[in-house]
Amino acid sequence: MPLKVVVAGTAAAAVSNTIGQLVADKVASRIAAKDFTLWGKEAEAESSIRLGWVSSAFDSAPLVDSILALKKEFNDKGVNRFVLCGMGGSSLAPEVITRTAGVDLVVLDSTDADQVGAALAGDLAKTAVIVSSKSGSTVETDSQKRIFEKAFTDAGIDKTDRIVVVTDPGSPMEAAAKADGYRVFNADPTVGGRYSALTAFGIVPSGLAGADIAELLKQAQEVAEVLASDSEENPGLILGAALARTPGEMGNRDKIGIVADGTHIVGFGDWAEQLIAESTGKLSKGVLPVVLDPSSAELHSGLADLLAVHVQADAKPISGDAVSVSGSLGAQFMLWEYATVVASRLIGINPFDQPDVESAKIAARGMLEQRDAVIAPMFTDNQIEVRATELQISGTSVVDAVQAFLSNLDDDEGYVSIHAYLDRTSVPEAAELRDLLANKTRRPVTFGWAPRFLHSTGQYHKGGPRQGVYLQIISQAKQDIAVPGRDFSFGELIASQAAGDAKVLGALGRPVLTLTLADAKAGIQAIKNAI
Ligand SMILES: O=P(O)(O)OC[C@H]1O[C@H](O)[C@H](O)[C@@H](O)[C@@H]1O
Repeated sequence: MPLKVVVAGTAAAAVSNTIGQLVADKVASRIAAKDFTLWGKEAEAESSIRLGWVSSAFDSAPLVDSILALKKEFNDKGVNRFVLCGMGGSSLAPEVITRTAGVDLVVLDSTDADQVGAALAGDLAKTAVIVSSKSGSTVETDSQKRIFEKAFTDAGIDKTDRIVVVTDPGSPMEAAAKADGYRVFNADPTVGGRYSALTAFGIVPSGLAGADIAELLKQAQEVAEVLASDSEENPGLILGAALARTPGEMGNRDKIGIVADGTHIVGFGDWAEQLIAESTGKLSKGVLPVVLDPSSAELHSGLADLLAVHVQADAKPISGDAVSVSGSLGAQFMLWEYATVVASRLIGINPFDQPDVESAKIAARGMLEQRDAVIAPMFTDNQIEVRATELQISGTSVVDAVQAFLSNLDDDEGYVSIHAYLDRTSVPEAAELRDLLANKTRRPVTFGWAPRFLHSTGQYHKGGPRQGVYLQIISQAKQDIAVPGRDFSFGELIASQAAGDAKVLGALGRPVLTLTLADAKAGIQAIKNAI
């Protein structure tokens, strides 16, 4: 399956205006040679230790045999259910790889107590857990690890036999895992989380679950040469130029619709949105990724600030100002990583840091420490508690709250972002709010399960241009679960994460409407009715 990028309309014009300079500057071959000077002096401290992904497809090849040997060892013992605990870059790629391959992997990237409970409820006798964290200090992943350690021990199963740790050498998790006797796969420390699809973070869980990881690496190896070429035909340069420079009516189009349009890849947009949002969304600049399908309202609303990129089976020209892309999954991981760092150079951004993610983590820790000081709701309607940050609401109904919220949305540049602090396995219908709001507002709408999005698009929402309005939806878990060895529960942790993020967004002058549901299903229906 050849790697193709086809550009049309103003996207094509933008590429032809930009690509000559990219070729003259030898940007592609310099990326391939890990030249860390491409993003300016200030980025160098980070870029000099973050370009390992360029050769991951080759560097990871020696890991394949040991992953497959471990898979066989598990399967021979009757262990064939795999759970991945990890956030952001440590879980988004394995989710796409395994869903595309059609193999089962339970991805636990949440602190929602119901979702944690659902992952624990599987047959533990047949379960192995992969705990993945690059830094080894992510609170969600540590909490998930603790609960599975307890569950295995309570079930009389040797936890060291069933838990596999993927982390960077020297991380706190590595030291603890080695002391505890766990199997550890070390990842390449010169690759940042969102670029780590083809490192141990992508291939250990995917390979254990049964995806063909040798083939995945081969697909990526096959495009290394074309992506490294200083040529106007280089698909990485073409896509990067289109992402950064396609003009709209008010400057360049700064929102990218990633449209699943007949591709064999399942859920690609969820992986790509972390890459694009966390890499470009900072210093009030950036490109907002919006995950769409061909029927999404955004593609039929004549939006002057959105560029549609269709991911297809075989890229064909699309009428209007659009881009179409096709290729194998391994090839597209590499393509979008190249394109993102090329776009970042054009935008003038360091693509390897995420300065605003930390602020939400600090605020969440602060909230956890003062968890008794719960802020009272402005009012309660229909068993939904309503709180507002940087937002005036007149009236006392959910309808009034939604109206006030949407009145803050700018018609030309604004976007709506839904943050669902819910169990995505039991209330999947919450995601339908996205289409509903897109139809109503005729503006781009992003949807993120939380806290997962905090490690993905969360960077953009706080660090990117001040254009968004943010709808937080929270629900009380049916049964809260204590985090073993900690003085907080999963329910308290997720509530603190939501409150912390609202506080940080509010401090940046970004409006937040928080709806806390007594019952998730009834509450979602009530919000739909209000919209
Ligand atoms: O793999 P970890 O160190 O646990 O990090 C998981 C995620 O955490 C942070 O929020 C970063 O912003 C993400 O880029 C990263 O993927």
